[in-house]
Amino acid sequence: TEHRPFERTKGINGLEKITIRDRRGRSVEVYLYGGQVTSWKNEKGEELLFMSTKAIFEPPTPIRGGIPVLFPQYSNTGPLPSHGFVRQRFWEVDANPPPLPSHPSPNAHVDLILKSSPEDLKIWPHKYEYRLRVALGRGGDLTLISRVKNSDVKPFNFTFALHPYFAVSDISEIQVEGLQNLDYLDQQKNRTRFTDHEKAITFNSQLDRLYLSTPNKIRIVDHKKKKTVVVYKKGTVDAVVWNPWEKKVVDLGVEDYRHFVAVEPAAVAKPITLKPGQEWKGVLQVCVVPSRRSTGN
Ligand SMILES: O=P(O)(O)OC[C@H]1O[C@H](O)[C@H](O)[C@@H](O)[C@@H]1O
Repeated sequence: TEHRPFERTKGINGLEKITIRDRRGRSVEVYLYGGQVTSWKNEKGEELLFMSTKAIFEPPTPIRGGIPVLFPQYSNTGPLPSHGFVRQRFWEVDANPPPLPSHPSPNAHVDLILKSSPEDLKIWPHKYEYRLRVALGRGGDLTLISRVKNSDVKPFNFTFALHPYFAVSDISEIQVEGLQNLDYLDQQKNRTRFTDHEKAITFNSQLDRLYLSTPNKIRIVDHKKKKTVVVYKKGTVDAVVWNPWEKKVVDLGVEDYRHFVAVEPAAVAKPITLKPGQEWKGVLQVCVVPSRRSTGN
């Protein structure tokens, strides 16, 4: 197999970004700021992720779009700033990542690493190493492999989510499938617990739910595009589904909410515990396929 090296260039406001491409012209961009994927294009050059028309590429503001990494705290579920701090840190390219035996080296990929800094240890006193592999698979799928290692002498807990903003034709034309009959915490109602009895999630106002103990596969069916985004996750039992609708978000254009949905692999209800030296691995794999005529299971 041919190994394709990544490109390292300056992106918006001079922030460094990595671009990986495969031989069919698909590409993925990752900013070192946040270790954040900001673009994923198919062989036709179509963008599959959403980026806010008002995104601010200026640290310490988090970038509104793509795939933010939320660690070591999801949302306001603990004492840290909301969604933790690694989306506001400068990651580095990891030239020598430990092998990933169950994921044979894809031809286009990059490995990033973030370690606890002395300043971060003041707000979260746990030494860790977060390794992130971003890869384009043979079928054009996008894979993010997260590995968090406890490099400290005492155990720690964390909560986590990857927050992909998936591009959709129109929020009114999509449905999210695979979460029926599950319990969720409604994040607009102080995380009150409900059971979802609908066949699929549709959107006609703000929605912010933390689904508990979900299957590994969730689908975003886009009726207008006739495409389905298949979200496959491993290592995280929960999933967040979010669209802000009319809610004011400063770095989001007024009509932007129409063009994305966030479906997030998450570990929130039961924080992940790591003993010294122990490592946790989480995988997010996404592909876009033509919608089937019947969208049932
Ligand atoms: O504005 P942010 O800090 O990036 O958070 C954006 C959103 O992230 C998640 O999807 C949460 O469930 C939402 O409650 C939150 O509004």
